[in-house]
Parts: sequence; structure tokens; C-alpha cells
Amino acid sequence: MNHNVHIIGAATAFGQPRLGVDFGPDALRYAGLIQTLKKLGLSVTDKGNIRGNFKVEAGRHSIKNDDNLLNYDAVKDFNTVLAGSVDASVSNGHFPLVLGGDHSLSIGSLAGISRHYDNLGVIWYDAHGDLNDSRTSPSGNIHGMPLGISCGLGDAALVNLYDEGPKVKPENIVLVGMRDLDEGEKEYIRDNGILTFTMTDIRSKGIDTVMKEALDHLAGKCDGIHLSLDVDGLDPMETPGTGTPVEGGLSLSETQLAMSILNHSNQITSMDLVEVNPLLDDRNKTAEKAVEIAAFLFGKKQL
Ligand SMILES: NC(=[NH2+])NCCC[C@H](N)C(=O)O
Ligand SMILES: [Mn+2]
Ligand SMILES: [Mn+2]
Repeated sequence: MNHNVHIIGAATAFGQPRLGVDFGPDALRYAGLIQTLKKLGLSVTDKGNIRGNFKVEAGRHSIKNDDNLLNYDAVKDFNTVLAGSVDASVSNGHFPLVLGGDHSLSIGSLAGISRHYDNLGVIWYDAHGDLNDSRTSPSGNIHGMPLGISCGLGDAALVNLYDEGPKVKPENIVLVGMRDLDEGEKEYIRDNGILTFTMTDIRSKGIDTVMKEALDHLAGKCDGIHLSLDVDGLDPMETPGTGTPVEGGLSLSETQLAMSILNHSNQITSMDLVEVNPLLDDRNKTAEKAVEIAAFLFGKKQL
């Protein structure tokens, strides 16, 4: 794995209605992310936080456009800036580690990364598929749509953000940890044959088998693999500090094992670590667990 890491703080809360997730990048820093990664022998550069060229103005954080999309303009502006920053990191030979922030930031991170790969693989470790569009979304929250948008679904300006067209092919995606999929998302998964591991699959096969099958699916055909890890993929007993918790999730130790397997594969080329909301947390424990997860991805071991 590339040991030159760029930390990019994506301090956005615009993809959903709960404030505080924009403090996620700093919560991760205060939990020791940078020291932990340096201890593993990585070269780490903190690029600071991106907020775009706008402020969270009173009232702006609840505006829906005609298409029922919450904070549409803010999400679009933010992700355009983020895409540029992520693109520059990859161009300079760095591994972009994008800290969230709500999951709408993956629109920008995937847009910045995907121009460097012909066949970018994506592992989406999450309770949710984030494959909605404004028609299928129960909420209008864009953090429930980034993977769909990256596949070409929904709003044209978001689909064409930074580069024209879809950024990811459905056959290059693997979903892990799914347990709260909306009807339209289920249909999209079935219609496009997206390789999906629900929590039921994980309980039946074990996370080690699941991660190996995920890698087998992407190996050969992909020239890079992006890991998008939403902390709500873990059980809320482990990671309570997140806006859309869903019971029955993965444990920290399963996630450590999953990250070790990805580390050994040597195939992960970028990562988002998202949905840490310190205002909803218990003494920053969600950020601490997220740091542990990143450490295992970069080779931390228990012995
Ligand atoms: N990144 C997330 N936490 N997404 C939660 C999405 C929840 C729900 N499926 C929605 O679209 O509103
Ligand atoms: Mn989620
Ligand atoms: Mn998500």
C-alpha cells in the first residue's frame, strides 16, 4: 500500500440535517489519527479542512430544492472543491484519506479519484447502500445518494460533477454490512447485479470469507480500489456518534479483521472515513474506534 498519506478533512454536514458531523475531521485528529498513522511508519501530511468557499449560514442548512434535494447547491459547491483536492493528492502520488463529514462527500472524492483509474473498484462498508436518487429517497438527504450519483443515477449536475459522466461501474462495486436498504436501492442492486453482503450474509459466512470474496470480485479487473467506510456500518454499541445508526451491525473486532485482510491484499488506493458526529458521541469513542479502523487498514496488528 502507498505509505504517503494525505489527510483531507471534508468538514461538511450538508448531506443530511444533523449538525456536528462537520466536526468529524477534527474529532478524528483529536482521537490521535495522525500520530497513530505515523507510528505505523507512514509519511502523513495533514492538508487541513475543506469547507468550500461558503459558510454555514443560519437557515441555509435546511433548504430543499425543487427536486427535494437538501442543501443541493452547498453539496455541489463543496464536492467540486473536494474533488480538486483529492485529484491533486493522487496526481502527486499520495494516498488520499478523506475524513468526514457526512457521506455526500464521496461524490467529490470519487470524482477526484476516478479520473486516475480505468476501472476503479469500490468497497462500500456501511449499513446503507447510499444508492438513492431524489425519486427513491425517503429523506431528500444527499448522504443517502453518493454511490448512486457516482454510478450515474439522478441529478445531472451531480452526476457530471468535476468530470462528465458516471465515475464508477456497478460491476466494480461491493457493498458490505447492508441492513437498511430502501426499496429503490434494492431494485437498483438487483437490476445491476451489484455484489452485496448483507449482515445476514456476514453472519452466515463470516467477515473473513466476505472480504476475500469482495477482493476476488474486484482483483483482476480493477486498477485501484477505493474503500468508503461509514462508521454506521459498525453496530451503534461500538460507534454511537453517528446520525443514522442501525442495530445489528459489525463489531470493532470484525472490522479490524476486515481491514487486515484489505491491508494484506495491498490493493486499497484511497479511503473515505465518514459520518463521525462528535455531538452525538459518547466521549469521542466513535472517533477513537475510527482511528483504530484506519490503523488496521494501514497494517496495525495485535501482536
Ligand atoms: N450515509 C448515510 N448514513 N446514509 C443514510 C441514508 C439513509 C436513507 N437510506 C436515506 O436515503 O435517507
Ligand atoms: Mn450509513
Ligand atoms: Mn453511508
